[in-house]
Amino acid sequence: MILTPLDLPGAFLVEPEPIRDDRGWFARAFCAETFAAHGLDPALRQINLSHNARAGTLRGLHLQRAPEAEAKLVRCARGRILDVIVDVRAGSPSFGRHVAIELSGADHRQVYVPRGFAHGFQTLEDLTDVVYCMSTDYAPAAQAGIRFDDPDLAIAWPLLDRAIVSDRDRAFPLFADFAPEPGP
Ligand SMILES: Cc1cn([C@H]2C[C@H](O)[C@@H](COP(=O)(O)OP(=O)(O)O[C@H]3O[C@@H](C)C(=O)[C@@H](O)[C@H]3O)O2)c(=O)[nH]c1=O
Repeated sequence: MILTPLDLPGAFLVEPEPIRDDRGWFARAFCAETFAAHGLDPALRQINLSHNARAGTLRGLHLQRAPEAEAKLVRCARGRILDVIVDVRAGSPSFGRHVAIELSGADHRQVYVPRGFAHGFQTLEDLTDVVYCMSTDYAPAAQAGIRFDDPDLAIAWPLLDRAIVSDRDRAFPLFADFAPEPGP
């Protein structure tokens, strides 16, 4: 697998390194040893599936607060998404900045989201499945979020005019009212 640092310190694009033959190809999607060697969290506690019926479905921006903070490895198994990560670590040089990356069932790319980042995505096609690995157990009391359409974050969601969003996500605070996570 090829790990390329993203513009936010600690975040990576993870691409497969296919070994091809007549049948197709083989590649690792996750490797604890490689992750640890590059300073990524190699823990794997849970794998989540997110099925999304309609294009425009927007989930986020979510995180689990410290000490239950979680790293995530996100991929799109079917369809297409815009995946967004936001650095919300107090004192981080990239505090409040985000990166948006398109992922698809065809490109097999993944985004590694470190602890202390908020995460969300919007589906760009109907019938889109997202699969993500979590480093930490689900802790409902530690769940937190930030408004997806926060004016300071200014995320350019591609289908904002037809966003399908849960009531919970619409009720999250603005970034200005959000208590940051511990620094890196
Ligand atoms: C995340 C999670 C949710 N649930 C339950 C809570 C709720 O009844 C139902 C749906 O949960 P949510 O509405 O929070 O699902 P969703 O809005 O898809 O939440 C996810 O969004 C993306 C962007 C992330 O980054 C994930 O970490 C996660 O926060 O599933 C679990 O039982 N275990 C879990 O690990």
